[in-house]
Amino acid sequence: MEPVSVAVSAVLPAGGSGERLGGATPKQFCGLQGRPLVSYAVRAMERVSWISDIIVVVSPENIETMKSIIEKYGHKRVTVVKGGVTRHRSIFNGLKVFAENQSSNRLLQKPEVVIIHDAVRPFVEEDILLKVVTAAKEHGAAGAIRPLVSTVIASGEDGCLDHSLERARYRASEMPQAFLFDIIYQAYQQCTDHDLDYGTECLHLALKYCKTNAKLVEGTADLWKVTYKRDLYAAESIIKDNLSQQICIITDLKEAVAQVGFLLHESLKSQVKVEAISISLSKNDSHLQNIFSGECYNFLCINDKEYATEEIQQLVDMLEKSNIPLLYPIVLILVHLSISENIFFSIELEELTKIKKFAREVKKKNILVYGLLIQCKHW
Ligand SMILES: Nc1ccn([C@@H]2O[C@H](COP(=O)(O)OP(=O)(O)OP(=O)(O)O)[C@@H](O)[C@H]2O)c(=O)n1
Ligand SMILES: O=C(CO)[C@H](O)[C@H](O)COP(=O)(O)O
Repeated sequence: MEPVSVAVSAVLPAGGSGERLGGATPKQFCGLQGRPLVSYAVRAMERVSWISDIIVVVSPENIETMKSIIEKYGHKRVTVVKGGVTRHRSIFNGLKVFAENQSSNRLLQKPEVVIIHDAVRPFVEEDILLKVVTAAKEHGAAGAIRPLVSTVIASGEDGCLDHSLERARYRASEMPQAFLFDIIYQAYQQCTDHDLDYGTECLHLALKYCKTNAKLVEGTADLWKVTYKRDLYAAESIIKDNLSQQICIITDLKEAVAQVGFLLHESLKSQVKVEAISISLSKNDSHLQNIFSGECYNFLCINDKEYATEEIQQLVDMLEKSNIPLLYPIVLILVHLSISENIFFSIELEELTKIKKFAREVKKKNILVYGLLIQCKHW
């Protein structure tokens, strides 16, 4: 992906009460696979290296909750800001922190481009963020759109149809949106109370107060906003589906083993998201920690060592120490390569019995261990 040449930061409004979803917990703090919804959106932003600061705006009573989420999930580059009574007021509070540099704990630079993204839209990818940022740099404002699924109609005072819009000409405005910071900030400064209390569209503010016609960028279907209870179930299904679509291949530093890892990576990458790493498990590897916190649940661990149980035990220990919620089964496939001219496997029968016993034990923790022995006679 092309590097971004401007300073970019993001504001995530997360200060709502989730009335339409119902329940005591505002939707952004509802757990999906054990992790709060807001944490998915923060993580999506955090994974993008060219986003400098992430402002999460929450209601005053949820500031401590948000801070503990940041701590628990190890979020970086995040500042928590007090929200307002409406979404626009919350976003304005988030922007003010950059403009007035009023954050008490960190020095925040005013970005050239600011992304605004609802904290309840967890599936935002780098690709669409890059598109809206690039378009905002050129046009002053940009936002993701989707085709309408229903026709928009207006009712008259008598409750009967007044008129109907031609669906093909209209789009649903989604998020993310991006703006030249000065444009959106000036727009918010000029807003009336009516705008701040009843408005629902940031792009409209840029048009109304700064005469900026936003560029509209076609977004993907999973940018939708979690609004009703059914959306939580849909989001959870997507998360589960994504989890089953990624695998991490771990090899040690030995060339022959790393080579097998590389070949596997090449053959699997068209079907699933594969991360292949070559490390020494005895060291506390930060790359592996990052993969754990990215919530990868499938691991293929290749080695040619005689004592494979130690290796797998180290991996399980590291997994347990990480914050990955073990609500979803972790699959660990241990591939033992026997690279010798000898027809016998280098792994001993006793070691295999140990692995089986170990697999039975960790199954209780929702970690499924499988073993595969491969004899490579003519390496
Ligand atoms: N005072 C508010 C209201 C909303 N939001 C945020 O704006 C985003 C989109 O708003 P919406 O889906 O309307 O959230 P809620 O206001 O919480 O939902 P509802 O309208 O059903 O109460 C959410 O991330 C929400 O937390 C905010 O930061 N501050
Ligand atoms: O789609 C959007 C921007 O265009 C916003 O997410 C939407 O307007 C939020 O509005 P509401 O708080 O009324 O759900």
